[in-house]
Amino acid sequence: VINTAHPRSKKSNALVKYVVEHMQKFGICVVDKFLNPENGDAILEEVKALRDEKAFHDGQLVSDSASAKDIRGDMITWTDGSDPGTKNIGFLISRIDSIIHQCKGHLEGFKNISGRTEAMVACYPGKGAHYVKHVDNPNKDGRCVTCIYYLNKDWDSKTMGGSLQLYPREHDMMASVDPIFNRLIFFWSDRRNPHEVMPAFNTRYAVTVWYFD
Ligand SMILES: O=C(O)CNC(=O)c1n[nH]c2ccccc2c1=O
Ligand SMILES: [Fe+2]
Repeated sequence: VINTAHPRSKKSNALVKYVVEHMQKFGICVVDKFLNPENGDAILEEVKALRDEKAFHDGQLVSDSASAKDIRGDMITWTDGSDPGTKNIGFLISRIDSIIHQCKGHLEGFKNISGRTEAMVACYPGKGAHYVKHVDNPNKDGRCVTCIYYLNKDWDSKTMGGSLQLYPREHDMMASVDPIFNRLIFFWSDRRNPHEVMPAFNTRYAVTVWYFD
């Protein structure tokens, strides 16, 4: 994980404390207004441009048992944020790296973090696109933390669906997280956190990074 040089602001120390506490208590942590809105806007523009450039692979085919038609699920593309058209995504990655790096000293689950994937940019194209209940890392593939940054302005899950439903194994609760603009969520990637993406009826963008331990 790259150490950033930017000064440790008071705000960022409070944020690190918040993340550590929530990950310790719930294994899930939601951070709102993660970046300045302008940064979020710039990232959203880059993601839309990637879609226009047809950088996304066709979503996985999810046959809908109820009807004959198949539903295309998530469409994805990967980036390390270094290409010219993805530098704001690169900025997002560096800011998440910085939080993870600062958490390393404080959190059992984070202390062995040794690296991460590139960023996976996902688009659920609406029309009921969803992701069935799953565990990101069921068989110890090295991924320990899932970080998802959402880009969806004015998202209303009552009419658009698309919420992330988490079913934490060790807590008797279900968390329903709306994929709203500038929201970041962390959760342990292993069997502690089965989760699903409910059918989305509007275009739904997210950027995910997984950290390895
Ligand atoms: O977008 C969300 O709120 C949650 N999203 C997920 O859990 C999720 N999990 N694993 C994947 C693997 C490949 C492609 C997309 C995904 C994916 O959206
Ligand atoms: Fe997942």
